[in-house]
Formats: sequence, structure tokens, C-alpha cells
Amino acid sequence: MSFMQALRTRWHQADSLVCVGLDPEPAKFPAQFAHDPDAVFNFCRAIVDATAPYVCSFKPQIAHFAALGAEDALQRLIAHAHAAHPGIPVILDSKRGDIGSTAQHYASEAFDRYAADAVTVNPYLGRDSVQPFLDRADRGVVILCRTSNPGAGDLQDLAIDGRPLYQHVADKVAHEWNTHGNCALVVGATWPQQLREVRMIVGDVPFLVPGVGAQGGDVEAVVTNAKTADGTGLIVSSSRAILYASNGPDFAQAAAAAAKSLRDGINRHR
Ligand SMILES: O=c1ccn([C@@H]2O[C@H](COP(=O)(O)O)[C@@H](O)[C@H]2O)c(=O)[nH]1
Repeated sequence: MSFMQALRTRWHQADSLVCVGLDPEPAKFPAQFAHDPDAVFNFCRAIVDATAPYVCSFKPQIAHFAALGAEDALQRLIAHAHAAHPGIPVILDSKRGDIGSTAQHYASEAFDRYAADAVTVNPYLGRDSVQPFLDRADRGVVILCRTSNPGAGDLQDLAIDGRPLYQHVADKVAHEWNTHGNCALVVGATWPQQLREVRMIVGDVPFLVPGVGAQGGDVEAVVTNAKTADGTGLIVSSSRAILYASNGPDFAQAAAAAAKSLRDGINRHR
């Protein structure tokens, strides 16, 4: 099943638009992992298993693994998610972008090495840099559009032909690059007005929406501004607020409760 089919199926079957972000930070792990040589994998696996009933996807962030030399844990974690929770797509957040000949290797890294169902990509180098990802029609290509961070507007808001750059990205992705129907866009939860503007431009193209939880984005504003007509279209991602809801022995249950609470909060406004 393609990423887009799996996502749509999961939205409906789990009645959830929640994505749990997997951003391991060992200093925040509960004490029980202090002497565990495989702590990154074991912590993340417990989170995946506890939160699976409440999510439409998982989103491991590659830097959190690579900085620890834990690429092997990332590979095993994605394999575990697929085996234990079939039908829940995994989005590798790696924000890759390079010339085409190198981008081919980044696409292979995400889809062949890690077996991710989708990957985040930086569009700054232009279409040929994204093409190796777009060509994998069964996998999702989640392209940065208007990011959630405070400095997002420094470049993304620069006006070109009377429109901010992020609107050009949205337009190009939706109307030129999405020939296989496998594109999605990153639009931060911290920018409700931009969420609405991008939705107006791109129709039903899905949004990956980071920025609720630790970054303070407003769930109601996200849903009302960015949902599609059928009340879906969103992958609302939260990492720290779920992963570190408790640092006690109940960490997995606390994460599950936080994921369920986010799901229910979103669904109240769909
Ligand atoms: O615009 C963006 C794009 C990606 N991210 C990533 O999402 C998570 C957010 O973590 P929280 O703990 O929920 O704040 C993190 O992995 C970022 O790299 C983003 O925040 N904004």
C-alpha cells in the first residue's frame, strides 16, 4: 500500500490525525534506562507500542539518532513499527536537500536503508533536487513550506512577484511537482493564518503540522484553518509533550494519555 493510501486509511480507521514524533534525548529518559546500552531503542519502542492506538503516523527525527550514533536503533525502530503496527506509516524527518545525483542517495537512505514510508525534504535547491524522492511514487515526499520556528519568515516570507516564497512553494508542489500524488507539505502549527492561506492554494494536499505541544501551537486554530472538507488532511505532530509527559516508571502510560488527549482535542474541532 502506498504512503498516501496508508495515511488515509489510518486517518479513518484510527479516527486520528495525531503523529507521534520520536526525538530521543537520553537525558530526559526515566531512570530505568540509565544503564541500558540499548536505551534509545527500548525507550522509543515503548512509546511506539503505547501510543499506536491513538496515531495516524510516527515521525522519527534523524538528528536525534545520528547525534548519538544510534542509526542502528533508528533502523530497528522503524522495522519494529512496521512489524508490530502494520498500517501505521512512518515519516522519517530528515529534511534532505542536495543536487540530484546526491539526492538519489538521500532517497535511498530514507526508503531503502530505513524503510520509511515518507520523508521530509527541503525544496530550496529546486525540482531536480526533489525529483529522486518524487519518483518513488509509493512513498510520501513531505516538503518544507512554512516551518514552525520563530525565524521561519526570514526567507520563507520574502515577496516574489507579490507573493511570499512559501506560497510559491505550495503552488509549485501542488500543481507541478505532485504528478504521482505523493506530496505533502510542512506547515507549522504556530502560524494559523499561513495554514489557512496554504490550504486555499493546495486543495487536499496533506499537511504535516509540527508545533503543537512544546512549541505552543493552538490545536483548535490548526484544525479550523487547515482541515480539508472531509475533516482530515492533517498530520499533527507532537514530540516532547508526548515523549516526556512523565519521566517516571509510568512514562509509556503518560505518553499514551498525552497522545489520546491530543487526538480527542483535535477531533473536537474536525
Ligand atoms: O517546521 C518544522 C519542521 C519540523 N519540526 C520537527 O518536529 C518536531 C517538533 O518537536 P516538538 O517537541 O513537538 O516541538 C522536531 O523533531 C522538529 O525537528 C518542527 O518542529 N518544525
